[in-house]
Order: sequence, then C-alpha cells, then structure tokens
Amino acid sequence: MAAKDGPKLVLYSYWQSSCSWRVRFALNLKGISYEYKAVNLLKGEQFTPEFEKLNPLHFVPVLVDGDVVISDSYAILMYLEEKYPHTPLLPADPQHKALNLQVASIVSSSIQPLHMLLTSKYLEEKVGPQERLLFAQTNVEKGFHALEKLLKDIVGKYATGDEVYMADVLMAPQIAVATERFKIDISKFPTLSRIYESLKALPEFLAASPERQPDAVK
Ligand SMILES: N[C@@H](CCC(=O)N[C@@H](CS)C(=O)NCC(=O)O)C(=O)O
Repeated sequence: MAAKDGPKLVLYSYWQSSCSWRVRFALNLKGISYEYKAVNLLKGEQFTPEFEKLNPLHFVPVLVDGDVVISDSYAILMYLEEKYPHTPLLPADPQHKALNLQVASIVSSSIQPLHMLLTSKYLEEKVGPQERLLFAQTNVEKGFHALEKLLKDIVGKYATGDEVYMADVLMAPQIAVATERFKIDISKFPTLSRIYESLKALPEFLAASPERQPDAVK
C-alpha cells in the first residue's frame, strides 16, 4: 500500500544499519511502500552536503514524507504511528504502551549508541579492536539483561503479548546485530531468544533484513 494522499515516502537507509532496519520493519508491518535511498556509511556518504541538509547529525535513517523530513528512528516510528495509525505499533493499554516505549528507549539510547559505527571507530582508534569489541559486547549484554528482566513476566509470542509492537520493532534488529556482528550467545537470555524466534519468522522482518536491501553487498 502506498502512503495515502501524498507522494511516496522516501527512506534514506543503509543496509547494515539496525536503526534503518527498525524503520523498514515498521513500514512493512504497516504495509506502506516507500522509495529506498541508499547512504553508504562506509564510504562516508552521511557526510555529504546533500545529506547534511537532511540530518546535520550525519546518521541514517531519515524519512521524507512530502515536506516533512524526520531523522531518528524513534521519532520516525512515532510519526508513522500518528499519521498511519492502521496496524498500530503501540497498544492502547497505558501500561503496555509505556513498556513498549521503555524497551524502545533502552535499545535506542542505552544499547545501540554504544556499538554504533561512530563509537566503534573512535574506540578502535583510541584503545584498539579487542577493547572495542569487548566494550560493545559488555554493553549489549547489560542491556539484554535489563530487557530480559523487564519482559520475562509479560512475554507472549512477542515482547509484550501476542501482537507485534514497537518493542519488537526495535528488539529484533538489535538481537540480529548482537548475535551476528558481536557473537552474543542469545541462549543466555531465554525470554529474548523466544521473542526473536517468533520475530525472525515474520515476512515483514525478513523483507527488511540487510541482505534483502538494494544496497546489500553480497
Ligand atoms: N538515534 C538515532 C541513531 C542513528 C544511528 O546511530 N545511525 C547509525 C546507523 S544505525 C549511523 O548512521 N551511523 C553513522 C556513523 O556512525 O557515522 C536513530 O535511532 O535513528
């Protein structure tokens, strides 16, 4: 389905970016088609003057919806939720809604920034590749312990019950990156493992996966 009453949405994305993956997953869940614009982070395309106009922080993802330009995946998801409310990313129940927002915040503020490209490059230069990896692994595991504790009594098929919500949208790419890039043993986190098993079978998640993007390097 295309976005109603307006031009097609444009997503600036990089295939391996977990923040972009969140937005691709959410767009797929909502059935919104979009144009994909690749920003090659390894070639430094996030620093071009054209991209800087979209996001002075030089990060993907950026969503363009007509005149509206939004960077930051969290803000993009909230925008999509308001403008395209079908297939909601947040439950109506206030407690479950708060839990989804809390999980989303933990992933986007307390896990991903500690292993992102910018942080990794800096640490690798200052303290070396081994320390960089250890720093990422320690902080991903710390975040996963918190998520495990938060969700263990509420988990259903997905993070906060039997519907896919915002918590899942952020957790699934984060778990994929943790296991594949940082070799985290997800079996140490039984609740997260269980959620991930359900999520990784979803066609909307698979279609959003790095390998399936037009800029994927095979
Ligand atoms: N809080 C931002 C973080 C965005 C972010 O960290 N993007 C990464 C890719 S996941 C990026 O563009 N990194 C480029 C760099 O580090 O130079 C969001 O959720 O969108």
